[in-house]
Amino acid sequence: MNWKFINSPYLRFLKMYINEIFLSIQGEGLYSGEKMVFIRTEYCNLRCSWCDTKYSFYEGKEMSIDEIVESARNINSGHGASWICLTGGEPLLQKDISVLVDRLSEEYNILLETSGSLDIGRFLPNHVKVKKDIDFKLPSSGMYRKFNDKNISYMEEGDYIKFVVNDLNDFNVAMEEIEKIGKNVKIVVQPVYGTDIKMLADAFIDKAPSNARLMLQEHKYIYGEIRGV
Ligand SMILES: C[S@@+](CC[C@H](N)C(=O)[O-])C[C@H]1O[C@@H](n2cnc3c(N)ncnc32)[C@H](O)[C@@H]1O
Ligand SMILES: Nc1nc2[nH]cc(C(=O)O)c2c(=O)[nH]1
Ligand code: SF4
Ligand SMILES: [Mg+2]
Repeated sequence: MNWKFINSPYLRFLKMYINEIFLSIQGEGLYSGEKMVFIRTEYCNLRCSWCDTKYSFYEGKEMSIDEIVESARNINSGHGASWICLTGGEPLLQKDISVLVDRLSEEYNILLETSGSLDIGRFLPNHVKVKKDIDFKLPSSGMYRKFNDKNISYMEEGDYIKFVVNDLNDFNVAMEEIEKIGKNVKIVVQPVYGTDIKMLADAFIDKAPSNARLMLQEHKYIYGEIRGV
């Protein structure tokens, strides 16, 4: 996207479906603790059994790219967050996501949360502008084997793969998949909220490789299981 276009009046006419926009502390993954504006898109192509944002499947409103940028700016006014987290639902399903990324990357660092099921290079050709949190869905999600292997080839410094684990079977499958992926990729193992974290911590100490870290969903320990935080 060239500079003239991303600053053009046409951004008023490009629409996306947005579920919610809010300011919070990143609670997941390698950028945990960073103050971020979250932009959550509507729709998802998967249906993970334990998904904590099922409300994003159907609830949303149409907003132009100008309105999204303006809304993020207003929410962040006086707070100085330097990051935007694009999440959902599945952000890659929005047809103009690359235009939004071009526009936001003029002002912010961007973290993309994606399910790993869609070809990132195809849906977001300008993905080099974002840090990527790419999920690898495990058996308990009901979405196992949806991972698109091409996504590994798009990974760069600062990107990571996240395995959300609900039980020991998920954990063991994760260990096998991590071994296949190799040592050069950063890995986050994240327990499903409410599951037995001590058991998973013991298993992690026992078996996890050095490129993996176990991380909890911080925002739920701060605020509980409510939306928009
Ligand atoms: C709601 S999803 C949205 C982005 C994208 N659809 C994905 O799955 O990565 C954001 C992150 O929350 C994780 N997640 C969803 N429900 C969870 C739960 N109950 N416990 C732990 N992590 C969860 C997902 O696995 C994903 O890493
Ligand atoms: N604080 C906070 N951190 C998050 N990291 C990933 C989130 C998500 O729902 O994608 C999320 C969220 O909803 N809130
Ligand atoms: S892919 Fe993400 S948003 Fe979609 S159902 Fe799974 S966790 Fe929820
Ligand atoms: Mg993700």
